[in-house]
Amino acid sequence: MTATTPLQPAADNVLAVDGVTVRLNGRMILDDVTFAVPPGGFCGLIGSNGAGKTTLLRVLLGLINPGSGQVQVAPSRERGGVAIGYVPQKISLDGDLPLRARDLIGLGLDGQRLGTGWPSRNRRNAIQDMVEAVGAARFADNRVGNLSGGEQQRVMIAQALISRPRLLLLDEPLANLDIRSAAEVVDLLARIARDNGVAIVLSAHDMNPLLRAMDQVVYLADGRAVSGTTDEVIQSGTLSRLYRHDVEVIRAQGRVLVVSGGDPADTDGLHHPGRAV
Ligand SMILES: Nc1ncnc2c1ncn2[C@@H]1O[C@H](COP(=O)(O)OP(=O)(O)OP(=O)(O)O)[C@@H](O)[C@H]1O
Repeated sequence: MTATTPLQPAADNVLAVDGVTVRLNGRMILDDVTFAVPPGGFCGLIGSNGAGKTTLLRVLLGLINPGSGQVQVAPSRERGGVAIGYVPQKISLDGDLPLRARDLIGLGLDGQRLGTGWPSRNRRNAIQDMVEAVGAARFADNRVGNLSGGEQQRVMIAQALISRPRLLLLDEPLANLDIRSAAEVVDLLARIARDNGVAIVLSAHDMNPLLRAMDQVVYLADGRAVSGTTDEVIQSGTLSRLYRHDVEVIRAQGRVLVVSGGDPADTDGLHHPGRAV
């Protein structure tokens, strides 16, 4: 079955995933995953190491064909534009790279062409608008390799958004950020979703930094998924059925902890089992 096909114009969702199953080298990696994200939706793809988050993102990007099921992505708003913006995991930019932050953002305009585009007023304006939209004005002329992790994330988000995709996928963008930088990136993404109607799917192993913004969760464990609102999914009963053993959801001081019956291995190392928040 085709991995990505255009949505019917009447459909409301930017992304619709229906019964996606993936086997790699004979192993079930994703098992009947179904969810949909509307315009402006902020969807957290939550799961521990090896749960299948990156594999699912690769399916959404059309890089892996599911064995069964299908993915529908709304087409780009503009002719020749891109439907999906993507911020990959583990960006590391060499300090010697002779590229300013604004140059890297501009490369996002050239994704469909070979080589960089010619400088033009439109191009410069588009880059400057994006620099301001992600709060990167202070460091836009710095070498990218000299930026902090949080600053680099802003630049990569700007690069992914400059071609105005309707769907933005981010693979563990908070992994190397401190609490404050993570909160700033999450607030930025929430604003982009709200103001521009961009649908966001963001993978993370810790849901806590996302609680302030995400309106939808796809929770993965061993390739199986439950999806719904945060309140629907992050519940002891729902997650116990997903994990196929008893887990408890504890809420304390605005944070969520998913705890298994004492053996840390039972939770796949998730959310520091048994430890106080
Ligand atoms: N080509 C492959 N062949 C067999 N197994 C694979 C292949 N690619 C990935 N896997 C397995 O699929 C599972 C899911 O991997 P994936 O990278 O999607 O997890 P993840 O949730 O993104 O994990 P992490 O948080 O560690 O990045 C892992 O157990 C991984 O070893």
